[in-house]
Amino acid sequence: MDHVAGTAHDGKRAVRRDLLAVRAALSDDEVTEAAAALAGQAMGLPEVAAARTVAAYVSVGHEPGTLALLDALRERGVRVLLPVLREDDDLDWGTYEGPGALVETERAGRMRLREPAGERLGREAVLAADVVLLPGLAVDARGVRMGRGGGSYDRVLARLAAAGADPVPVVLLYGHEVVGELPVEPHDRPVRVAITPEGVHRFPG
Ligand SMILES: Nc1nc2c(c(=O)[nH]1)N(C=O)[C@@H](CNc1ccc(C(=O)N[C@@H](CCC(=O)O)C(=O)O)cc1)CN2
Ligand SMILES: Nc1ncnc2c1ncn2[C@@H]1O[C@H](COP(=O)(O)OP(=O)(O)OP(=O)(O)O)[C@@H](O)[C@H]1O
Repeated sequence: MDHVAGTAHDGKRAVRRDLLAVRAALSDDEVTEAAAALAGQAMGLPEVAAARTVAAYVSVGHEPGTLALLDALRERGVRVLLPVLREDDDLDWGTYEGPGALVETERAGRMRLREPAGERLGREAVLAADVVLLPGLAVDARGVRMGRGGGSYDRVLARLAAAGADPVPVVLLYGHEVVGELPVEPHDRPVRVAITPEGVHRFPG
């Protein structure tokens, strides 16, 4: 990564663009195979195996696929929470009731998301999670995570900390997205684990 010069905010934009270009170039087969491997790695994580409630999300496009993982969790009797993006970029939550209970949503200038169709549980629902699975574009050796820039998960992590909740934050990535050093801003909060199709990385945070 040679984009860490300049302000952290400008640095992030350049890194994001490069990372998204690599994802865009993945083949459909690569995306499908990675999703199956990711589900296996995630289900093998002790914190996930012990969890009763997991906050997750529905992958879209070339994100590391989560649908196989969502169904595996649900089959094991885990309560799975899914985010619903609010107008202010904060996150509300609903329960995963299976692939048939997801709706595709679209907001101006934003990628299409798949969100739970049922009851909204409120922003605080995430406080019940034992593990929070986060989307991201990269993570560095300190556990500093880069997202798409909405700041939604920065707010979730801040909310958890403010409430004294201590679920394990786990980012789901492709292997090449675990990097040496990312630009960091004061509101960024580190994750403790990254899962890729190839394996698990643990960070000091
Ligand atoms: N699958 C999935 N669900 C998710 C997220 C995610 O990253 N992936 N989120 C993660 O927070 C939340 C939604 N936040 C989002 C933030 C930005 C964009 C988005 O479309 N960003 C544009 C760039 C927009 C800009 O530059 O202003 C893009 O990525 O092309 C979408 C969702 C909750 N649900
Ligand atoms: N705790 C917070 N409360 C309110 N707004 C916040 C908070 N943390 C971050 N933000 C806002 O979110 C914006 C985007 O942050 P950043 O670029 O770090 O997003 P990101 O971590 O890449 O995205 P995401 O968390 O959605 O994956 C910040 O510029 C800031 O305005």
